[in-house]
Amino acid sequence: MRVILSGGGTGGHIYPALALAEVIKQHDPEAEFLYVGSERGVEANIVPPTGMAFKQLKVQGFSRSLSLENIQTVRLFLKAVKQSKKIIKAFKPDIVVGTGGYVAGAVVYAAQRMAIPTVIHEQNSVAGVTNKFLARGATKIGVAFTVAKAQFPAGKAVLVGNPRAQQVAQIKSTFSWQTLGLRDDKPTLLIFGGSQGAPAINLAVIEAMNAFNQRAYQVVIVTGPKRYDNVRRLLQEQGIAPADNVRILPYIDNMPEVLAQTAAIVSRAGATSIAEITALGIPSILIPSLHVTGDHQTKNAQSLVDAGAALIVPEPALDGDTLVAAADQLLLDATLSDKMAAQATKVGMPDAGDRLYQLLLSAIAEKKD
Ligand SMILES: CC(=O)N[C@H]1[C@@H](OP(=O)(O)OP(=O)(O)OC[C@H]2O[C@@H](n3ccc(=O)[nH]c3=O)[C@H](O)[C@@H]2O)O[C@H](CO)[C@@H](O)[C@@H]1O
Repeated sequence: MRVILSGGGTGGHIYPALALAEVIKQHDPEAEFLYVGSERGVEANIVPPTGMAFKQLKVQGFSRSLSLENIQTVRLFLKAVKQSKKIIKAFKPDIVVGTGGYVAGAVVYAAQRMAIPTVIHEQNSVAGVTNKFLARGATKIGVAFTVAKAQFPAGKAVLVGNPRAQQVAQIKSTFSWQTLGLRDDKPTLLIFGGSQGAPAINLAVIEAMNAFNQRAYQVVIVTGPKRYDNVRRLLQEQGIAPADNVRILPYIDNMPEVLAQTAAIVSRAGATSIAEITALGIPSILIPSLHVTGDHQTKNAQSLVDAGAALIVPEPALDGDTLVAAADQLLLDATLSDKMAAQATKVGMPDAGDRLYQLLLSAIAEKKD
């Protein structure tokens, strides 16, 4: 199978595409891949280290206020579609898969114009702009939340979950916290704000640092690559240093390995993070971002809360005290965390990659008919 994958901008769109590639390779070791990403997105850091062929297009999102910028956006989009057509012609894919982000808009649209089968994957409970635009021309649509189905043309959307869930569930982790100078015999709380980090979570972490320093459990805080220096500086200004049980990192490259050894999570409610949390049955406290389309993070998180699999702390209620209280609940109340873990496992879809792969096969077969 020859597959073009496209998804960009943030980790939540990119990791599912890479996880799908892994599953395809398990079924079809001869499969060949080309990843088409944007110039600006973090895919430029994430995809090349995997060894997958990678091409970049220049695209940008629509701005709500500056109309001149939007003319440029359309110009770039049309140019990216033209470039995509050339890329598709040269690579001759059996299928083109879009996992969200502006770049996927151009690549998948080009494939649709060329009558190549296309599958789009919607990670969130509220469909993103790009996927809504591509839905009419898509051969099949894979969704990770049942509620998303109704937002797409009737009969096209299938519940498959998020392929990243299968990747994290399958991994045989050999990760040791000792690589970070921590211990493996203590439970570890992982705090991160999605793939980019979240200023609100980072500020609460700084307020909570003195309390975390005194806890019997370990705390690993991921600030986001662009926010690390600022967190370090603010801590230094306040004369607070992390104790032996606390580590602060800009980013974790090997998240599937690390998650397998994580006792509890505090994070944003990005869809891919949620898929990982539920695939592994990790108790979590979710702090949905208020700055996303259709408030989709709150909706993503709500499905877990409804199942008793996670708790929400709304961002306006987040500070050092509420963060420590939440962390203590997860790490010190074994009855609660065991129940959350069990419920999270029930919601998880660790076969999501296989399901999406089957959807690809049916899209290819449908186009041949
Ligand atoms: C602000 C914003 O627009 N966020 C969106 C974005 O989030 P974002 O890109 O943050 O995506 P998610 O939270 O869904 O996923 C983050 C991914 O990055 C990985 N990770 C994170 C930190 C780290 O140090 N290392 C690492 O590898 C996680 O394991 C996970 O695989 O895409 C998601 C999926 O469409 C959406 O649900 C989010 O609303």
